[in-house]
Amino acid sequence: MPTTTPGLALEARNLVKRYPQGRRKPPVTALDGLSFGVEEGTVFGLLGPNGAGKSTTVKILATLSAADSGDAFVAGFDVRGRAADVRRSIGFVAQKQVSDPMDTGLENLVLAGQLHGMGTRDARSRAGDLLDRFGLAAAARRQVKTYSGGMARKLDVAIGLMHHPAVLFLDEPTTGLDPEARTEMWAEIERMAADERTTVLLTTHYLEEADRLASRLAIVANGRVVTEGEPEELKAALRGDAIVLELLDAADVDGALTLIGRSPVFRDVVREGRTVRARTDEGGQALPLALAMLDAERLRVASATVARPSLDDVYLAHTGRSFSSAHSEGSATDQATPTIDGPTIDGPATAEERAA
Ligand SMILES: Nc1ncnc2c1ncn2[C@@H]1O[C@H](COP(=O)(O)OP(=O)(O)OP(=O)(O)O)[C@@H](O)[C@H]1O
Repeated sequence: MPTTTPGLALEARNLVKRYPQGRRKPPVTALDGLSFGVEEGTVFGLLGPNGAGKSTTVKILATLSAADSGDAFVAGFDVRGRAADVRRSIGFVAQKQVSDPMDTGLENLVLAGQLHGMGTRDARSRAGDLLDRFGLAAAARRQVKTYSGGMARKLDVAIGLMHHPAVLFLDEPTTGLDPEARTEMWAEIERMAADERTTVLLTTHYLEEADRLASRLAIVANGRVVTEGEPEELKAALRGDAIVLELLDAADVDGALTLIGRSPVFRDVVREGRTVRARTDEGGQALPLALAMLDAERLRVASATVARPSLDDVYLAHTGRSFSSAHSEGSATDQATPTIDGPTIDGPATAEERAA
């Protein structure tokens, strides 16, 4: 019998999952040997383009789906043989609101506790603690339909925590919230993870969120983990700086892309709308060179910046596309940027395409 690695609250080992697509089509490979481990009491971020396999991974870990092969453990339990124990050990905060809008916040929490087998007294006491913790005490006896988006989202997280789960799955906890509510939610999640020693698996469409909350993160592409580490470590592993050149005229962007891409000084050269991004060893020296090259071809620049590597650069280096372009609108496949000398991932952008 396989066993989990000591000290890990979540572990995925070589997970493979294929979805059948009917008789004439080959199956979609959603997970292609995906592995990662999450230490107890930490926040771990799972990032990746649409269709990379994040939801499939979370579903397998939460026992909502079974892998074709590989092993997965949650709170020390094998998801295959100990599904009931896994379910007792986890809280799951999905993107969709789970609270009943016609009930009060308190009623929602108490019901969630009772569903997990808590007695009414315990459930009320725990609900009171969580309402305090999430700044919802004053609204405890109001129907949830009167809550703001941020308040309703906090209540959802509190519902997921009612039964003191060892592991909390947070699927895009701040999507749809305004910046203020988002910042507030981040503070609550940080505090919650520290106070309760809850292990959190966070999937998010906001790099800033992963950067702020996750002590480690994994970037998933084509059903595999393509890189994993602490955000700062991942950034430091990228040599050099990023330069970003915004062209005055959209018609000049292709020319600039070719010019910069041809120079050995620059690498990972990509187009993003009206801008060209590239990596280079010494940004301060390379930027004047890039400007001189563009000027010689009469390609006019509206703005030019040098920046230390960001998490977006890490994402770009490992997936061949920038996070913002992959997540701004529609699917990542639609948003893929042409890359010169850049991508580290071979083949099509999604498992779906690969199987096609
Ligand atoms: N039930 C299903 N039947 C067929 N294919 C599926 C099913 N669920 C997922 N897939 C496919 O498996 C691949 C991985 O999907 P998954 O939802 O895990 O990705 P994701 O990283 O969570 O994407 P997103 O960010 O869009 O939620 C995709 O190609 C997807 O189309």
